[in-house]
Amino acid sequence: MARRMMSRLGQWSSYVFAVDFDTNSDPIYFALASKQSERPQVFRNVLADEMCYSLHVQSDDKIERAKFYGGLKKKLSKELPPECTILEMSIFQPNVKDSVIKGYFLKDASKSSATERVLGELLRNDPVYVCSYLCGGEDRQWSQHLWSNTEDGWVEVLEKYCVVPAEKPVHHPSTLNIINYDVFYSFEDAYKVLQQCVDIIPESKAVLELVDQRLKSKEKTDFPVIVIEGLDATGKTTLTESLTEALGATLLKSPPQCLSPWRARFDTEPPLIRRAFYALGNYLTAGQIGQEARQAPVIVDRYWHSTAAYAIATAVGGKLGNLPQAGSEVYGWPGDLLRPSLVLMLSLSSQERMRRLQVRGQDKTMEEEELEANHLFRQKVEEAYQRIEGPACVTVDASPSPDQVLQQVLLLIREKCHL
Ligand SMILES: Nc1ncnc2c1ncn2[C@@H]1O[C@H](COP(=O)(O)OP(=O)(O)OP(=O)(O)O)[C@@H](O)[C@H]1O
Ligand SMILES: Nc1ccn([C@@H]2O[C@H](COP(=O)(O)O)[C@@H](O)[C@H]2O)c(=O)n1
Repeated sequence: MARRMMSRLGQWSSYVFAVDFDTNSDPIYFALASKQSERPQVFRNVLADEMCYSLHVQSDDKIERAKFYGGLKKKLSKELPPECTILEMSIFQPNVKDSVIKGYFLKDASKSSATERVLGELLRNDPVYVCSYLCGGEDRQWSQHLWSNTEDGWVEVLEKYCVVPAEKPVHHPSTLNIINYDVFYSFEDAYKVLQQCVDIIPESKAVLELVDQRLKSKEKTDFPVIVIEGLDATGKTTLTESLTEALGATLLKSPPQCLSPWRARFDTEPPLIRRAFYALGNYLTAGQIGQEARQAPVIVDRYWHSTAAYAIATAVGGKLGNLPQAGSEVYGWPGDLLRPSLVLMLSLSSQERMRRLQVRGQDKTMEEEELEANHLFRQKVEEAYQRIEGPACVTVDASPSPDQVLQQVLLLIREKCHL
């Protein structure tokens, strides 16, 4: 019954479907209608003679949805014929926060019955909606067919709708669910996620126990707190170590050392859970900062900027222009997290960063395509870093020699923190 209620066109009339056919272009947006539109252009240029399907998760539980969505991609990649392309799809209410339901769109060039068999199995056993798409008639119009399970094990078409073009929304759909899915703006919101994971991820209990014992930090510290941020291999470790020595400071990191035993475990989890883990890491580090900054200046290797910038850049699909505008609330600082005195972001050209990575023995075997996708991702991380406020970061040119970078940073610290 619930499925029937959800599937009615009335329920979906305010929703738009977005399919990412190509990360360098806008998604294709379409909606459902009872009658065809006069502009039935949807899919015409991107689909040849292929069968198409879509799947999306049906569950009211955020954790279950996140876990299932992550696992679904792996399952589909393993079980579907290799000629089947799996694309990301979102169903959302244009410009309405927290309205996104994630799914996948399949382009199947296999011409075999294997895909329908796999999807039928999924429909029977998992919390998913499955639809197929057909193009027919003289004017080659697309229609969507919602599948349903019958008692004797067959799949039937429950409802059929016309696929009509939809306007490009002001906000890219991937920006609508950032708050409390990818970025957490209070201790409580991040804590709640791990609390809800205790039964499915037993390690959450140990993390929560550590977090429960965290030191509480005051809003103001006696000595300055300087955070060093930047992409990997921009020189954070090199600089934080020399800076600590030069200033007689204490060096801290986020996530803190005490979370190391669980970091790799949470890195395998979907963004909702992984990001909640890193968010809690910042609160643990904040407790240590509060303690240490009573006696000496504190240098911190990565903190909130890293947590938010990486999360936003990963969540936002496609082009740099899809990032939320500067000034958006997603770039705000959590009200209950200790604010540092100064945040410096080390910036490097991608060529020099790649050179340093290669000297360190990484990224040698990356394919061109992967490098390109990485380039776009890193551009988004740097842009997000620069848009985060409260405090905003100051960009430092990290290309000179280690000693020149240190001298440049010492000058900045003296100027901004009067050290
Ligand atoms: N100013 C510099 N000029 C040239 N090489 C540098 C400079 N700073 C650091 N390096 C070298 O670049 C590599 C990366 O530096 P480092 O490990 O300090 O970066 P990182 O930002 O801490 O990296 P990650 O985040 O991946 O741990 C190292 O091999 C280091 O010796
Ligand atoms: N405060 C932090 C620190 C790190 N992260 C996440 O970890 C990754 C980078 O860490 P490295 O140790 O490899 O430099 C990156 O994916 C960040 O998402 C974080 O979220 N918050």
